[in-house]
Amino acid sequence: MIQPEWKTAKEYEDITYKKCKGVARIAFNRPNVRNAFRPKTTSELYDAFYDAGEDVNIGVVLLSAEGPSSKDGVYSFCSGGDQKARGHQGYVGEDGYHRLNILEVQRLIRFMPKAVIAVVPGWAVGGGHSLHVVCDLTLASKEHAIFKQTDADVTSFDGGYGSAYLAKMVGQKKAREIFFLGRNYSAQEAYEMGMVNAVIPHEALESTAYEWAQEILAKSPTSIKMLKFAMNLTDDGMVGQQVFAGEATRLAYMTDEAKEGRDAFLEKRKPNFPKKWIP
Ligand SMILES: CC(C)(COP(=O)(O)OP(=O)(O)OC[C@H]1O[C@@H](n2cnc3c(N)ncnc32)[C@H](O)[C@@H]1OP(=O)(O)O)[C@@H](O)C(=O)NCCC(=O)NCCSC(=O)c1cc(O)c2ccccc2c1O
Repeated sequence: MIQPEWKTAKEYEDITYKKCKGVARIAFNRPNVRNAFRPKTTSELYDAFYDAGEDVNIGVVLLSAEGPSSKDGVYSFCSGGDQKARGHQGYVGEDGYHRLNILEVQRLIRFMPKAVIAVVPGWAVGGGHSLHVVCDLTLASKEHAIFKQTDADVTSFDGGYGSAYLAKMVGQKKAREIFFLGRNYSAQEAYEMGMVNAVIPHEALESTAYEWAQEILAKSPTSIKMLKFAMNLTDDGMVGQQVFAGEATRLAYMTDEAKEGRDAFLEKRKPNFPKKWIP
């Protein structure tokens, strides 16, 4: 088992953020409330994910959780929005404004040009469940992971990736069962449904996630990025096309043809493109 030498990248209150050899680890750190997120948590997540996305030395991000709870020893990934921070229009931040900004975090995960792995050591519930769904891969603790959707218990509904994309993953009937009944599912059941990549003995969960990350890091960064965006494309409509096409434009910029187009403009002359219409 590899034991990565994590180095703290930035100190936060509600999350931890570490890096080691091309891997970033962002972890919920409110284990006594099952890692529920409040607006401060989502702002911190956004900040850390943005940093990991911008850091050219980072190729894979692990979204994990600290724990267990010091109150009862229970492990959790995330239990969704902190119901104590919930006002009439959303979750109330320190500035008094109501927010639903976990969706911005979801979009960062979805559109970042790097693989994001959900590392689920315990409860993945409500908005926490949706977060694992939006990650590229999910690894779950054999002994402690429990998947559950409570949105319909608390008058909430993640109508985007949390539900509609989940349905693409596990099938329409199963997704409706998950949301309409709100039952508990073990890591093995989640694996059999197709929403978990591997069920890992709890003790080896973090090191396995790091090993998976290292395997991905050995691949071509351009391939990983383009494959992620290609697989996103059909579900993300025009935004998916925009993200994929943006990267295609970047590749086009790297050609001699593009250099000639730019130089001709700057030199105020007609471009002399290499006349090769490669089939
Ligand atoms: C997660 C549980 C199933 C665990 O049950 P268990 O019996 O093990 O633990 P307890 O219930 O005793 O909890 C221990 C302790 O933690 C506190 N806690 C747990 N979850 C939360 C929470 N989400 N918010 C606040 N506090 C929480 C609990 O009160 C206990 O505290 P003590 O002081 O008593 O020790 C179970 O805890 C559970 O069902 N939790 C609630 C799950 C839930 O309903 N989450 C919200 C779903 S909605 C959501 O997440 C959401 C957020 C968004 O921002 C959205 C935005 C846009 C669209 C959709 C969104 C969305 O769906």
